[in-house]
Amino acid sequence: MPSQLRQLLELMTQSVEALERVCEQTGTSIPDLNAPLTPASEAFRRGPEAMEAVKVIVAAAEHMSAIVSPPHRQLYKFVAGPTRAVAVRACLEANVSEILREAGPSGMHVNDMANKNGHDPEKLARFLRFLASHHIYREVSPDVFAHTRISCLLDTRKPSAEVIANPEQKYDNTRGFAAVASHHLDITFKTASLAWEALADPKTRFSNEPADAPFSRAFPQDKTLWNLLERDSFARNRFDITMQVNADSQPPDSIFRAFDWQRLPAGAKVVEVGGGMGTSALPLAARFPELKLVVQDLPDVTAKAEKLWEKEMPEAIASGRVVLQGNPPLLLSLSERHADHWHAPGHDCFAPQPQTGADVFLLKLILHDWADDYCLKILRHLRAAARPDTALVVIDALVPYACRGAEKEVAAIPGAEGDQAPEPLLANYGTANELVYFMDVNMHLLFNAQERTVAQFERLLRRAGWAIKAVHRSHENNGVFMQSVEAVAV
Ligand SMILES: C[S@@+](CC[C@H](N)C(=O)[O-])C[C@H]1O[C@@H](n2cnc3c(N)ncnc32)[C@H](O)[C@@H]1O
Repeated sequence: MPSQLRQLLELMTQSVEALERVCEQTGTSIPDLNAPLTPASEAFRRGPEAMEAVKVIVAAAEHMSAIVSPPHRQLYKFVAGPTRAVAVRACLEANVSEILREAGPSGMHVNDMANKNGHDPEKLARFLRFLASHHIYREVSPDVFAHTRISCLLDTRKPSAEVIANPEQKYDNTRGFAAVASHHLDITFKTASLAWEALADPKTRFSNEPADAPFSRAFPQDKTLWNLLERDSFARNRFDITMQVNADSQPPDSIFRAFDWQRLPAGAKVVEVGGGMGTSALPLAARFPELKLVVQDLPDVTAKAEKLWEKEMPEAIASGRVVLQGNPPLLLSLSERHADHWHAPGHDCFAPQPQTGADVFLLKLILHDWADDYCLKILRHLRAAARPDTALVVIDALVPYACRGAEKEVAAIPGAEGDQAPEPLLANYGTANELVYFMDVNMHLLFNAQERTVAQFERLLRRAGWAIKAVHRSHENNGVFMQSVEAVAV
């Protein structure tokens, strides 16, 4: 029997060969790390065979590294997490990426960068060298740095002079990863520093209240992220871009595969709860003009969404086939939500759902924002407003277990079992699926909430009078992130 290391190497070899085969068939090529990031540079990964090969290569490489590395080095990847974040944040917010884009492939000396952005060149060099060791930027010659395909993601694509002069507007009208990185490196990072204090404190240890989440220790004046976003337009804008980038990370037609929309009769009503700017509703309204869409969210979001819809699809709002419904201000605890004054007419997802007779209720990236008790409230309101044939579509991450055979509990549900990696890889493809665990911890930090396994969704939905009919997995996002769970009333 070959060693595990050899088995992993064999998997890797097979996957590299598969990838090269796909490239040959599709006329794509595996790009140079130092080449510019373009849609064409990433085209080689398209299609299920290439995606599978990439997952195996990533999982096998990390697995081999874990086997042969000194254990303390492996652990340091986690222990030193904050230092990595500091280095990325410093380069991101000091506008290094905009400056380096303008410098071109030969790069720029840190002294010249410092002349532009006013930062300490020696500190910049140390951060850049750390990141260059992870292929985020590269050191062309001593203290001269240039972009890689990875660091290009930190570039807003705006002129460097503009972002240096107007830091508050840096992310306005951008639609890329720079805003996402800024959101996490600011809000999530500060919150993470106090997570253990919330876990250790007997008062908050077992609490699932959003106001007891680590977030509220880092931002005591706000208590929840939603409150912060209401008062801070810079953070709100950056958060909205983060949602848009999430949506963009899926092909534009992915919402069409989340449910069989074609089967709905003309005039059918789709109600999206917490629909945000309309990342799903906009493509649905464009593809299915016969549908009536109601998009509910908080008032400040709805106000922003109105502007977007007026620009993108004015006819839909004017004709009334798309309705944007704002909510009363957000309260904090379940007890407050139970208070009499809360049941004023409104469209908050914790108030009774006014839209009865919907054909579909859509909840995209909503349940992961809330602990079970809160989700039950949302789901029970939808159940109370549902017709017997109303479908509930939940789009969220589906957390895979790290061991094999764990989804037996839900094996009877079509699509419930996700792909498992070949042995001896971890069943969940290890770090190739890391994003879903990052999101899960992120939800804990910000909201005392969580991502869920299919079995957890099934138990939660059953308690609220729903049952999963099918899971519609797509290969995009590795079949785990932003997947669709279709439920029916029981
Ligand atoms: C993670 S975002 C998802 C937005 C959208 N579904 C998407 O996929 O782009 C969560 C949304 O829930 C909204 N939200 C938060 N609390 C809410 C409440 N009590 N009632 C309705 N919407 C709420 C937020 O404003 C935000 O737009």
